[in-house]
Amino acid sequence: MNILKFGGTSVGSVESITALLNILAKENEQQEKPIVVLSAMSGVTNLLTAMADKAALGQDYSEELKALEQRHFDVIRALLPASAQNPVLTKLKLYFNELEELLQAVYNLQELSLQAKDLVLSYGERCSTFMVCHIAKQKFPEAVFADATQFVKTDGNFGQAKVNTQLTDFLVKDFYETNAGKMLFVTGFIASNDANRVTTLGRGGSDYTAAILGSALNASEIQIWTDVNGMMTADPRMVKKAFSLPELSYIEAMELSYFGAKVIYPPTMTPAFLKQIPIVIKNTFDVDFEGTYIRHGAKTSALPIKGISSIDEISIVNLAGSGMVGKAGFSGRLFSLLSREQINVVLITQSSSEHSITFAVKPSDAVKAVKLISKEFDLELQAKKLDKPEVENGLAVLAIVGENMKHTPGISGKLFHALGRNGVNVHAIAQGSSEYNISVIIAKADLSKAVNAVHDAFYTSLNKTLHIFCLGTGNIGKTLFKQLQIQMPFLAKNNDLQVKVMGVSNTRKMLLSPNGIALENWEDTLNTQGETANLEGFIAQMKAMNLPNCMFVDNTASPQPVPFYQGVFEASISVVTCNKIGNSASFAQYETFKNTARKFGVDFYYETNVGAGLPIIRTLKDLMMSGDKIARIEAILSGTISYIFNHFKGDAVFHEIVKEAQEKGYTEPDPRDDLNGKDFMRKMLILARDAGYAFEEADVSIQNMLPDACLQAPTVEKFYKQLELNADYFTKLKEEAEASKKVLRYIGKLEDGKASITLQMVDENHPFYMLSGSDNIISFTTDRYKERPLVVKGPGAGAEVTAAGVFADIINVGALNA
Ligand SMILES: NC(=O)C1=CN([C@@H]2O[C@H](COP(=O)(O)OP(=O)(O)OC[C@H]3O[C@@H](n4cnc5c(N)ncnc54)[C@H](O)[C@@H]3O)[C@@H](O)[C@H]2O)C=CC1
Ligand SMILES: N[C@@H](CC=O)C(=O)O
Ligand code: NA
Repeated sequence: MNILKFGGTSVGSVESITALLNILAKENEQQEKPIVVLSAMSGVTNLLTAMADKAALGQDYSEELKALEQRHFDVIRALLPASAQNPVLTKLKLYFNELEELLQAVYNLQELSLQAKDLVLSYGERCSTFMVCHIAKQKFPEAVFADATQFVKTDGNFGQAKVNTQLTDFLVKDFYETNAGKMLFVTGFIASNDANRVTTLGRGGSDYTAAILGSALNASEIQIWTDVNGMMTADPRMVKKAFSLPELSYIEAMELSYFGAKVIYPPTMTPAFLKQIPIVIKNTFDVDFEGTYIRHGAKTSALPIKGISSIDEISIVNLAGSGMVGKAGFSGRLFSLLSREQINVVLITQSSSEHSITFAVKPSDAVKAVKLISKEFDLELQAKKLDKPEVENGLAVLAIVGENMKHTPGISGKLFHALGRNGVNVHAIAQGSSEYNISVIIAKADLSKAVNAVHDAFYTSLNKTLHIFCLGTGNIGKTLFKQLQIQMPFLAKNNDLQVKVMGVSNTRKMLLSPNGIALENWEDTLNTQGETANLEGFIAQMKAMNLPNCMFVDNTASPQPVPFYQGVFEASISVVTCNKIGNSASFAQYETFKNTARKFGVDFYYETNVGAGLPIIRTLKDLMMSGDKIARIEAILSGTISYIFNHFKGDAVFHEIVKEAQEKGYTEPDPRDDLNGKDFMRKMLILARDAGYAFEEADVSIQNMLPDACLQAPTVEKFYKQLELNADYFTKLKEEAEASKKVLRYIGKLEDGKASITLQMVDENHPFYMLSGSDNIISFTTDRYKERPLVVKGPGAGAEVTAAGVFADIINVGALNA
């Protein structure tokens, strides 16, 4: 025989009751009739509580009472033929009259005892169960209404009564046998004490009723019908990627539901566990969902954790002082005090020195706990053996749960890595001695980010999401979006990775979207839905979204974003940039960026600052980290100038080739920055700094290759004009080189603590002779690469290769987040 328990939403409306009847029709095909346990209609228990509170305060509650009655009557009229309505309406009317008298008594006394409250609440289950039972009778004539106060017996702890299992088992069996062959509709949640006063089993107690009956009658299965797809890996309102768990052990289900997953009431597990009766959580509104099974011998999946649960409102109380050291009875006294006063302690941590104890409670209990402690430990406080208890508010608990954790090393490492990378500060940690659960206390504001980050870290078979906020939609920014769009399906399939653009801005417009911006039509969306660009606002909104695996991508050529980097790092957001201005301003700033990123556990990636997508920064970093010593760096690092010299041959005209380089996307937005050596200087400066030199701009000497008039051109247009006017100067340079069978090369060098950029003519024996297109080349001569240097060569400018370099940086930051 199966027990089927339906929650409030399943009896909350005409539609849901119709769905319930269909489920019962199917169940009725089984050999034995099921037992049906029902909750009050959704929202009714809260409403009854509110009415009772109002009555106790001498306030009017009659409107609510009328509405409540009406809600039940409407259902009866909708689901029963007129001829069958009367007896049901009459019985419910009696219930409502009793309830009204009771509330009137509370009103008169202006006092609401726990006992009276339990009685008030009992009408929720009584009304719903009686009503549904009689509606069901139309289809199942053997339906019988059963008030659980007849056979579920408890102590007199009103509000949260404890079940007398032996007596209850006996009475339940007796009732069941007396009603053999019937389909019983039992009120959930309510019971009675020895004196036959109505008690309740605590919020969510209908689940418990189902388990008590299941255990007494050795049911084959306890089905909990609710409005969600079973237990999930995390709260689906918080984690979009959360998915339903097919199977759990009782302990896992207990741990998960204890911390937040409100799908099942935790005490339900005990009777089922003791009798090894499977519990299955099903969805009334999605009957095709197979359900989450909670049972013995549940398969431990390959995943090390089953789920992540959380409580979003918690306070912690810190107790410290020498009075605790070695005092065996201290924590006993403390926690029995709290339990006596019905303060539910969610989690406890104690330092190994026994010098401090931290425990977590509901915020409303924190002040009460401090008062109680101050009273109980008055002597210790006066003698300064105990410090004044401290309360921290605005906190949340995140817990990872799974039986498999015990056998898998590195679980807590993974948890703390995910939290640390995302700038989530941990206030307290507790690991259940069972190792089924690791709980951390964090700021409430970080909870959603933390749960998502941890979910991404553990469920690696799901696509991990990188959230990016991009500045700049020019040459590079645009190309990056195109590449991302094309590559996305591949990344999802082969790398379990999803890159979501959450925000984008150029100088005109900005747009941030909590759902991400679709890349197929980002430009239209930005133009039509974007607001006026405002860098400060963009950054503030990005921080406020507080997303996991978050990156700020600066694809501008502007100094404006740079002062914001610091605050971005401090918000634990990594920075990826092709903009060289940040790293080539003052050394102090460069150093601060590096230190801040390190301090906040995030990355600062700028591979494209030197040689576009070519692996130059990375190579230098690898050499340095592995202890190699850089003796000399020689390099051609201006793609633009390289292109010009590679094409300035024969009859070619200098300024036309410069134009070509600009059109091909090799130049800086302002091509004067390339030709006057500034862009190259920035690259040399960044390389020198990464190689360990505290260089400033003036430490890189530049041999200028332009006539003064070109250098001083006030606009780009006038610059081109000057290049044209100085055609002879460039032609002469070219002819001189050609006459000696040489080529022109603009070469940077870093050696003996000196950096320079010079215009040279090199012959065919020079390693930099053979170049084409926008090629960059760099040779590192080091302790280990002494005889023959390590050389990196290839296209060093252009939108495709640069955007690809930015893309790779994004992926690399993401990989470290794993
Ligand atoms: N072209 C190349 O081969 C390489 C370029 N780079 C770097 O890439 C960066 C971008 O270059 P391009 O895309 O060619 O420039 P671009 O001029 O085509 O685009 C710059 C974009 O930045 C936006 N922008 C500027 N200031 C802004 C602000 N304060 N807030 C928001 N948006 C702002 C502009 O609206 C524009 O969308 C430059 O820093 C350049 O040095 C790096 C390596 C190679
Ligand atoms: N304008 C630059 C592009 C790369 O940084 C160049 O020409 O090298
Ligand atoms: Na590079």
